[in-house]
Amino acid sequence: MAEPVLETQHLTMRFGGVVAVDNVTFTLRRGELRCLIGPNGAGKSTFFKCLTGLLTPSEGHVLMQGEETTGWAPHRVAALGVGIKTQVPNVMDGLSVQENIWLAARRFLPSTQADAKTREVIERLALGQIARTALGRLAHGERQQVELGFVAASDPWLVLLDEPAAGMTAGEVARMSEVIHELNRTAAVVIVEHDMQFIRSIASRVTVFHQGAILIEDDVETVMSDPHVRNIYLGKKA
Ligand SMILES: Nc1ncnc2c1ncn2[C@@H]1O[C@H](COP(=O)(O)OP(=O)(O)OP(=O)(O)O)[C@@H](O)[C@H]1O
Repeated sequence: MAEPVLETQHLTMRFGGVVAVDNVTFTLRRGELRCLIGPNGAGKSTFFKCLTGLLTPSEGHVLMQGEETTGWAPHRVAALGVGIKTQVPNVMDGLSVQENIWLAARRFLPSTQADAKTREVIERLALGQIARTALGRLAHGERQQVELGFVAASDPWLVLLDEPAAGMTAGEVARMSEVIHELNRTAAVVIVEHDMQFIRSIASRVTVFHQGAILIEDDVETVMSDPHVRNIYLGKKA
């Protein structure tokens, strides 16, 4: 079995009397692609924010490649080699996709290597057709793909994505799924997501949150057919 790249141990987050994340012990291994799902208020976003450093957990631990990162600020987590899509670096709507990806690469690399990295990211994520388009002129779905390009420019070994398919058309969702699979060739990936069509197209292992805890963790088809899961969550949406 591959080694863990991300772990939480007994992670708990309270807001006053509300226990948003309740004693969650979670493991993600090298090469994995994992979707976190669950009904509204299940604790997914709070759990995610404890991973990225936006929130400091009330109790418990976060470990990345075995190193304790509990309570680290987001920029420090990112500097470990973790790509977080919600953190978009100095995006400029008037500059092209290519120029913006170069700026993202330049944060980590000398300028000569940033040129090569930019070409590599455009090729990997198949962004060639929009490479010269100004970022501000892109459709919503294209822009989301480009934002994954910014993440890829830092060569992360772990990628954390919060609702990457939100507000997308069916075609955009399918394309986003391809882009994420490409990122997953070189990084373990965690995705918090609501869109069931997207989760099915990703076809990964799924962790279901319910009332702050992990209800079940299995492959997508097993999870979708679990009566308890259907009852609490999927009944209306699957
Ligand atoms: N900053 C906060 N202050 C107080 N309560 C909060 C805060 N953030 C989240 N909560 C509460 O914690 C619980 C978990 O919320 P969270 O947003 O993590 O759930 P979620 O699964 O991401 O839901 P959604 O799918 O609606 O985003 C909810 O009861 C929510 O009201």
